[in-house]
Amino acid sequence: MIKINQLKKSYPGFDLNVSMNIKKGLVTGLIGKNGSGKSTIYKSILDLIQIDDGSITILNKDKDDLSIEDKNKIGIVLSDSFYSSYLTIKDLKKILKASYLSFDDSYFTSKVNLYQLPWDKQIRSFSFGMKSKLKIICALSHNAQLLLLDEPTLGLDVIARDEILDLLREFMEKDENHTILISSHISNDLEHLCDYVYMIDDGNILLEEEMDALLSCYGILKVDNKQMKEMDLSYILRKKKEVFGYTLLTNQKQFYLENYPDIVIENNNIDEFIYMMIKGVKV
Ligand SMILES: Nc1ncnc2c1ncn2[C@@H]1O[C@H](COP(=O)(O)OP(=O)(O)OP(=O)(O)O)[C@@H](O)[C@H]1O
Repeated sequence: MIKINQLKKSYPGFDLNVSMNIKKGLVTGLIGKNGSGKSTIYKSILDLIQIDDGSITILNKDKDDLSIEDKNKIGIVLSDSFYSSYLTIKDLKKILKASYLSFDDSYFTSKVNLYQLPWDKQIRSFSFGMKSKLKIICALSHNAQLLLLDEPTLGLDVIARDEILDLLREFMEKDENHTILISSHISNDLEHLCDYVYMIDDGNILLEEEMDALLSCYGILKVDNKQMKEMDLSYILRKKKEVFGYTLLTNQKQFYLENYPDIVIENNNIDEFIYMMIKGVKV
């Protein structure tokens, strides 16, 4: 659905250099801490900034060759932009109707009513959560095939986050070709939604993996110095020195469970994997 080949973009003190393949029918997550380059990737895909090098194809076309019909197939949520905050939802609906050939009035109306968003108040008076829901509803209301969502759950409480994730699941269930690229620095959000994940740090992809493999095959091991000396490190991706010995990241948890029953393998989460990929040393 989207192929990013050797995309390069530099700002003073920051160099982005990534290749990604966003597959049709899947939810792909982009996880990275603040300033890691997530928004720069979205802006590059959407042609909002000039890239320094590389190529990006969307819907099998170069990003510069997309037609109006192609653009209609893309739903967008950007973290730092939206329609004018002086508009009401009533105004917004008129704009969306005029902008998108395939605007789905009844979907838009039903979701605005479901989330009890006021039709006649200016958007600037909305809470953060209300604005976030409205952004997603807009992105979903013109029968898009592809959703590009940059931090759509940023700053939301757990309930509002779940409501947004539900809307996204509903979108994926509607059509097997539906595709999402979603970024977040809260890996918990992505854990339950994504099929595939890219971890980015300081402008580079640190790790890409199927979510199932990440959850079932990756693990964090805690070993003392003696265990470290004696063990097979073939499947260790990163090590980090600790007071007690070492913390290790593996992508073959089962191997260590079977061969080293004495080693502690912690119940872990994706945040710890990211932490180890960033702070750990390659083995
Ligand atoms: N227009 C710009 N001019 C100069 N530097 C920029 C510009 N836009 C982004 N940067 C820098 O590029 C780096 C990556 O920024 P980017 O917004 O892509 O990160 P991010 O992962 O989306 O972060 P966040 O989660 O905080 O939104 C940062 O160091 C940022 O300061």
